[in-house]
Order: sequence, then structure tokens, then C-alpha cells
Amino acid sequence: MEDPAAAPALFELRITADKGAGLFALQDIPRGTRITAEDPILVLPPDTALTDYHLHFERMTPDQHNRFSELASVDYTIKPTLMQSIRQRLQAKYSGSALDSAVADCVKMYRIFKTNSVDMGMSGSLGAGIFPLYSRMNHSCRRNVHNTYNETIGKETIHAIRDIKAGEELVTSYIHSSVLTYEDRQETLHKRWGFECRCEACEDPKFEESEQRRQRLQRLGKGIAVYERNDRFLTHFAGQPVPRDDADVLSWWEECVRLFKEEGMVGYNLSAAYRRCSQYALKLGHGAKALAYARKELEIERVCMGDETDHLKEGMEGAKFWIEHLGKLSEQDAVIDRMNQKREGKEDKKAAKKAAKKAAKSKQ
Ligand SMILES: C[S@@+](CC[C@H](N)C(=O)[O-])C[C@H]1O[C@@H](n2cnc3c(N)ncnc32)[C@H](O)[C@@H]1O
Repeated sequence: MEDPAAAPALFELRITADKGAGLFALQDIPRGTRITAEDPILVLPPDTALTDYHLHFERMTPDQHNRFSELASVDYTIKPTLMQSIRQRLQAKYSGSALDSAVADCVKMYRIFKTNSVDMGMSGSLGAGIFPLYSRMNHSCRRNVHNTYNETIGKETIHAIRDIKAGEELVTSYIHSSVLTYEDRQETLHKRWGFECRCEACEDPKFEESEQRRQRLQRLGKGIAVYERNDRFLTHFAGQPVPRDDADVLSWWEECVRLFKEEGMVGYNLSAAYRRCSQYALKLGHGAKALAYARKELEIERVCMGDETDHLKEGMEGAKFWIEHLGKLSEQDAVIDRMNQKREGKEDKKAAKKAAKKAAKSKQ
């Protein structure tokens, strides 16, 4: 078996001029390559209260503590009432200067955790984690890698979503709703991660085209949401054009696919759009088209995650399970077709017999 430690490194950690540390490719990395699959340094359960952070901090080994403490940190403001609650909580254990430093450690830990953590599981259902390499990756609104917590293998993975050249920085997107326009992205990134984004998308000379695509994606998304919730009176989206019927909504999803691809958004958004195309094609009775879209979804899923997707079985979330489902439907259709043919055959024979009898009678 090949020793992974002997393989040439795909990337290295470098200090940048304006973004702190970041990860940089040491060789060309083809689309779909799994760049890392790593274990967390620390995981906090969902909805951990700030007043409980110290419990997790105290449980860390010296090695975990050192790796964690080296990470970047944004100086989030903490309300005086919350500071008071942390203090009260820690008073049971510490006093005097030890109490002051325990409070300071708790705040420090909170800031590092919030700056560097990533959700694990669907909408953070498994909590949030700090991962040694993920936590060193900078943001881009047009990322070149996809990161996800893969529950099947229990690791955070990073995959190349396009061919990456040696020397390029590996950049992911910190924002889930990647169709945010420039202003909204800047606001979110500044508030949460304390920086002004000057990524490829934000500094694009064809900025207007990108902005128009994102605005169009937002409008399509809103119209589709109104149609799919079957609530044309959603006041929030008043005045929003809405697809007329299923054929129309399929064409809207197809436009989303085109725009996501043009924007280089080759991730969850694109695979979800392919799924909707596949579902509407099926609803409209176009089985072959539904399967073709499902295969495209699977291709994107593999690029972003690899093949270990058993955790996506429930509700056919994973593309391979959707494809299996489509296969079963077409098997059922084939059985029904065969039954119909058999029945029609019997009916034809009966009719022929009857006609022959009638002809014989009329000859007599
Ligand atoms: C998860 S850390 C990323 C690694 C970090 N650069 C380091 O030195 O460890 C997030 C922080 O990195 C910086 N950062 C990430 N993406 C950036 C970008 N596109 N422009 C400027 N700063 C960025 C911000 O300070 C942000 O709060």
C-alpha cells in the first residue's frame, strides 16, 4: 500500500500580505481531488452557551490547546451582561486573579472558536468543529475548493472543485448563501469575520456581469420559493414574478443551473438545482431527462465530496440514492408496460376470435 506520508505535499501554509496565513497549492491539483480529510481539534455541541465554553476549554490536552490558541481571532464585542454571566459561572471555581484569567481565557476561546469553526452535519446538527487545515483556509466569494463534514468517514474533507494551478491559494466560501450580492456579502463577512473581501469575484473586472447574475439568481430563487410553497400571497415577495406551471418552473431551475455554472458556483447550490430539474422532469413524465439531470448531480457530488456518501441515504439526499429511486420507478414502469402489453395481447386475440366467429357466421 502506498504510504500517504511519502506522497508529495499538495499544499503548504504560507503567510500572506493581507489575510494572515493561508493554504497554497504546491502542484497542479485536478478538479475532484480530495485535498484533505481531517479530524477536528475540538468539537462543541450545537447551541453551546458562551458561559459553558470554559468546560470544553478545560478538557483540551496541552497539544490541542496549543494548536487552538495559534488560530486567528476576531475581536467580537461581548455584552456586559454576558460578561457578568461568564464571571458568575466561573466564580464557583475560581477567585481573585485566577478568576480574571479564567474569564479572559473563556472570551479568548469564544473568539477563536467563532472565527474558525465550521458547522458539522446538516445545519450544524452535529455541532461545530475546529479543524487544523480548514481553519487556516481563507475565504473567496468564488471559491476553488468545497469543504464538508463527511459523516460517513467522520472527517472534514476539502475537494478541488476546479483545476487549481500550483501557487494558487486554496479558498473556500464562509457564506452558505452564496448568491448574496456584493453589498450583502461584504456586510456579512465584515460582521462575522472582520474583513473586507477583495476576492476574485469582488474585484472582478466584469463585476457588473457577476452582480447581475447573482441578482437574477436571487429573483429566480424568490419566484421559485413562492411557486413551490404554493403561496402566491407571500407578502414578503409581493410583486415577484412566479413560474406559471411545472414546465415553467423547470425552465427557471435550468436557468439557475446555467447561472451557477457561469458564476463558478460548483457546489451545493448547483447539485441542489440539478436535483430540482430532475424532480420536475420526472413530474412532467420525462424519465430520461430526469435521469440525465440526476447523473449531473452525482458528478458534482463526487467532485465536492467523493464517493463516501452513505450518510445521505435518508430522504434520498445523496444523488446515488435518487438515481436508485429513478431506476426502481423505471423498473415499475417496465413491469406496468409488460402487463399492459400482455393484457392488450389477450384483448387482441379475443377480438380476432370474435371477428372470425362473426365472419364464419355471415358465410353460412
Ligand atoms: C478561518 S481564519 C482563516 C485563516 C487565517 N487567515 C489565519 O491566519 O489563520 C478566518 C480569518 O482569516 C482572515 N481572512 C479570511 N479570508 C479573508 C479574505 N478573503 N480577505 C481578508 N482576510 C481574510 C480574516 O481575518 C478571518 O477572520
